[in-house]
Amino acid sequence: MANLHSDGTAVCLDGDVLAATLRRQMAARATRLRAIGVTPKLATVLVGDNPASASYIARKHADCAEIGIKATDIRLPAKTSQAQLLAHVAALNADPLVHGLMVQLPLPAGLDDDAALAAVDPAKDIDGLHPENLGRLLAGTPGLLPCTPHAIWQLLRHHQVPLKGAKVAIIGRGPLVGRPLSMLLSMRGIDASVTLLHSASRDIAEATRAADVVIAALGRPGFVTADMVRPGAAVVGVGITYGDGCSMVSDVAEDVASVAGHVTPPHGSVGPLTRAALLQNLLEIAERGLPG
Ligand SMILES: Nc1nc2c(c(=O)[nH]1)N[C@@H](CN(C=O)c1ccc(C(=O)N[C@@H](CCC(=O)O)C(=O)O)cc1)CN2
Repeated sequence: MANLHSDGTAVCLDGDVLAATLRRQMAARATRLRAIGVTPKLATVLVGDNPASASYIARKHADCAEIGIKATDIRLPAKTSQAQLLAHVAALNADPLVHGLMVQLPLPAGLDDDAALAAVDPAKDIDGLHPENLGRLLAGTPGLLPCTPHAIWQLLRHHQVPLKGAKVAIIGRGPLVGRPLSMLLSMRGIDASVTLLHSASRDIAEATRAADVVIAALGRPGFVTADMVRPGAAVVGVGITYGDGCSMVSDVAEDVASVAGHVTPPHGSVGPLTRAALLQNLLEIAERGLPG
């Protein structure tokens, strides 16, 4: 998969530009919906004051404003009980004007992430993380796709990184990214051959060196280094960690760009596309039942 620039540096897997294109496409879909009297509406629930979560929520609402999606931003104090949180989710499930909702993770200590995901009506589950939607992914039947895995697939497809029969090494088996991504990329039609690596895997570097595509979703700054990458491979950094000041550090070290064929920048890649995938799910729900 040699796809280097002529100067030997990797092609940038820029998600910012693709996300802007997807937002323009979604704005056209939202306009069509409003023209027939359907105002697409998102609801987000944020518990506590985690600054990174607050920043992601703010970005999701800014995307909605740009696209023409109505949005309601529910903020609950960190001391909210599980029962109170589930009552808010139940009210949004029952609200006929809300097409899709999501509870921002991680929840503060004492609240159960899995219970919150399972409380969302699967038909309004824009995160694609309800057990019913994850089960559909496992079964290979159509459903709402989890956002970060969908984002990574769209990023690779847009940059024409071949996946059919390709060896893909995913590092990290978390429920938001690694595990569902392994299911998605190995699905019939995408047909990648996936190795899922995690903290108990014996020789991670050996597996990544054998891979055509390496996806790092573990949240360890600079974990994937140049010596772990086959020349010409595509490398996607999902995890970002906040370093000194406001800097963001990717799971992929800078020296990887000198070896890889394609590589993501430290930010402006999977994150913006994750937000786009969330709103793609929302519009899909709002369009359900419409003719053609
Ligand atoms: N309910 C969910 N919670 C969380 C999810 C999720 O998919 N559903 N994923 C992550 C956070 N996340 C989405 O919610 C998310 C992370 C990052 C970004 C993003 O835009 N990142 C930007 C940088 C943003 C910054 O400056 O801080 C980038 O990568 O360039 C969007 C969404 C955990 N929780």
